[in-house]
Amino acid sequence: MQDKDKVWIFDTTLRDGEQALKASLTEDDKIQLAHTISRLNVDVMEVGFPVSSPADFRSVQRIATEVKGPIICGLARSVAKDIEACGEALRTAQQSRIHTFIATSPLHLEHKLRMSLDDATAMAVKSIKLARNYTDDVEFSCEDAGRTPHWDLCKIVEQAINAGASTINLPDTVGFVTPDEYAAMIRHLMNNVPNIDKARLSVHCHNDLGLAVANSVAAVQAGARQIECTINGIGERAGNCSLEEVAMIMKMRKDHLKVHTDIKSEEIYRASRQVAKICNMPVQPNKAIVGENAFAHSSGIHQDGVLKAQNTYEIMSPESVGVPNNQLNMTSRSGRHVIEHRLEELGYQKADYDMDSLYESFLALADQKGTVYDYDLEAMIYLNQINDKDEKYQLEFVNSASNSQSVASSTIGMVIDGEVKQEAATGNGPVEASFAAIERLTGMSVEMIEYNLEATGQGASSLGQVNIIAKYDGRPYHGAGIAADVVEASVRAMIRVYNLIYRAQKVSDLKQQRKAG
Ligand SMILES: CC(=O)SCCNC(=O)CCNC(=O)[C@H](O)C(C)(C)COP(=O)(O)OP(=O)(O)OC[C@H]1O[C@@H](n2cnc3c(N)ncnc32)[C@H](O)[C@@H]1OP(=O)(O)O
Ligand SMILES: CC(C)C(=O)C(=O)O
Ligand SMILES: [Mg+2]
Repeated sequence: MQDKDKVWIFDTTLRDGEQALKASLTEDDKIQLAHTISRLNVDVMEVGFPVSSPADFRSVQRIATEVKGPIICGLARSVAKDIEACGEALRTAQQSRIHTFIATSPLHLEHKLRMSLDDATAMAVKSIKLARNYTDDVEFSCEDAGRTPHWDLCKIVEQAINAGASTINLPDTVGFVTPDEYAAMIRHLMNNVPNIDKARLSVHCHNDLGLAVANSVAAVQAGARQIECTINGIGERAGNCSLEEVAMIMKMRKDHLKVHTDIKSEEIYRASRQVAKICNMPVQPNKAIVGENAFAHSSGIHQDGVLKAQNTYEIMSPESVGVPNNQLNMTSRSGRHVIEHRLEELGYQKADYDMDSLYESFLALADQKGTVYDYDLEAMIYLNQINDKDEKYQLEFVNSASNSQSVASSTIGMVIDGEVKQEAATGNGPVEASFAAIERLTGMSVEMIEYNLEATGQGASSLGQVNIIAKYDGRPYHGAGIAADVVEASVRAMIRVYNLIYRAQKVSDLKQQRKAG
């Protein structure tokens, strides 16, 4: 029996999402992502446009052979050679779908296709019939449905269903419509296409006005039962409806919407990170569900609330979308409760410090550097003040050399405890060589967790800003450096890390002494 409250999730990350990338995905990238997407338990995954290039044909073919679970779908224009290529590429799939489309809006018909609606309808019908020779599962889309008169849509959709399409998709291709208009369009088709009960109604929304998710939800409320979407919302121009957002809306607001999906929400974060990395499309920090800040609390009142009851400021748990834990960032907007909580987690009791004076130092440091880390908190307890001026390690000079034909080398001069010392080393590049020289000078080696280089300023005169997270003895340390030369910026950031490690060691010694005494 059909579950009338289930909304099918049709993932098009590897088709519409891929269209928007600066560099196409390789066959291996696509296979890796296809496995990840199938772990989300999507119902359908559209994985390419087989006629578009031999490489896309091959990757659709490989995914059809290797990835089990969801229906594997390919896109084709209403053109015989596209449909034949699609049918052939999908031949080995356990379950396959051919998705064919033609534009229906007056604007696209007149200026792009240069044909009448009747001609487009005839092409669609012919293509759907051809596609049915390859599979029983054929989807038909009216491209730019959002700008197509409703009665025109009714005409072509009725014929598409008669020709054998079992899914009818009504895309808002250019992200133009508003939620109420889109819902009205869905209702119009449901009420006026005589054979509409023979097809599943699908929606495919673009985000040009930031309405892709809202429009998809409105369409579901009006009766649509498939949403086409992409992980992280990637796709043409401003992107597509975001999979993680609609999936969580349906999960969190089931009480109101009365529908559900089969998405395994715990897989969302992993999938998002992998798409961002492989597609080289970073996720904005404040992005709903998967952004770095989606479960981070930075202000004292919120942090206090979350510590008392998580749901005061979290409508879903981080674990429900696969994020390991929430984050309480310590900034100058934080209050005493979160500091006390963090110190308790680090094993301190109230008697170990004086909160009023600690809070004063905390605010001064937070105003100066933004985020305060665990090692800063501990240093505030054990050292009267944190003074960057008398740091153990100071940079004297960087002298690096690199060219495209030989290994890079670097000599670093540093003042260590008042004495100038220098060391040289080689590496794959000047930054690696410089880090190796610093390691020799300090006698300590760190594990690099993150290295980030950004240009600040404009054009060729911009400065290089380097942010590093490096681990020593199991604890992460954060260093930043800025300079006109990116190697020098990297060296400054790394020296900052070594100074923090030194300070943490001093704190640890004082801790031992206090314990012993
Ligand atoms: C809304 C969307 O996202 S649609 C999907 C968009 N994705 C892509 O375009 C990626 C894959 N595309 C491609 O690789 C190429 O565009 C191809 C292989 C499909 C076609 O390449 P070309 O033959 O060189 O044509 P080109 O892309 O320049 O122009 C598109 C042609 O298809 C026609 N066309 C566009 N949509 C359709 C359609 N649904 N059905 C039939 N013909 C169509 C256009 O009118 C134009 O025809 P013309 O050459 O007679 O003017
Ligand atoms: C091919 C169709 C479904 C599309 O991507 C669109 O109209 O945006
Ligand atoms: Mg699209």
